[in-house]
Amino acid sequence: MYSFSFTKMHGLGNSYIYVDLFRETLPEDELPAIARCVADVHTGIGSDGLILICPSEQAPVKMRIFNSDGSEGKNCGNGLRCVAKYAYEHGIVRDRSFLIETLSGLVAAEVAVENGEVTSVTVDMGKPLLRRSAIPMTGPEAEQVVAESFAIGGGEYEITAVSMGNPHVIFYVDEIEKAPVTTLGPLVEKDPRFPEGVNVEFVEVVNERELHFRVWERGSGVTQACGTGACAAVVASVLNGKTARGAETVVHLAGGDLTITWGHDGNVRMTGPAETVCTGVYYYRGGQNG
Ligand SMILES: N[C@@H](CCC[C@H](N)C(=O)O)C(=O)O
Repeated sequence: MYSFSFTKMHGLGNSYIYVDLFRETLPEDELPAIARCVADVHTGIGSDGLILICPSEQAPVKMRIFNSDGSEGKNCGNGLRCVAKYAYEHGIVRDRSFLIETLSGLVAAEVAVENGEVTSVTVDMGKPLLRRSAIPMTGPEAEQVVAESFAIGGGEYEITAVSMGNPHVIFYVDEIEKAPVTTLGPLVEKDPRFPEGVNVEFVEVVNERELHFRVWERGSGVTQACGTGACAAVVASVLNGKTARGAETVVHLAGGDLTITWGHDGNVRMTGPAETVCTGVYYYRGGQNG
């Protein structure tokens, strides 16, 4: 058994246990088991997974994210805002604008500060990847997956696929409350046409500037919010002619709102809150906790 300090944070209810690897050390081969244990609401702390705040050779700070099933993701929009808040408030960075390294590359974060506390964060999430092979999704190379027909579970749907450094597939629905999140979500997540799995998003278009959004996350299931998913939904909505490129779009998620723009420069920018819930010490019993 060993113990480590943690901070629980959330972005719009998408919560993770954050461990500061500037101060703590965790064994690499046990990270998936630690993620599963801390995420367990009954025998752990309760979260959508684990996020490590790490030293980096390319930026002042690096983020690694593990879903609640222990799988490692390559990017996390809500996590990036929380890492930015943590890094600024704990003196890892002194400037309000700084880079964060992720497994899918470097992103630029800018924090808004009131009385020393970070109240919201804007992250330049970079350019979405749209080629089928970059999602990745099986099928003919060099094509984008926009309003493509997709048969699954006895139904026929239209999908649009976008990578924000991690894979997303978007289904449009007429009424967000009736979206088949818990039935279609897990089926699509594990469908072999997505060889690395996929985050599954359901979107109702309110108007040219507003979307309703619900998500089934790869490796975590239903969550209150998914930042990269909301960015992917905005990109998909431009590609489908439902919203305008270069305009701010408000995405209404179960946990609150994000403001997202797919700029004419090709980059997607996301602004939203980041909150600290609590800090504590976790006693890890070698995978026996959860
Ligand atoms: N909640 C995140 C995304 C977390 C990773 C995702 N489940 C994956 O495996 O790609 C977000 O806010 O973007």
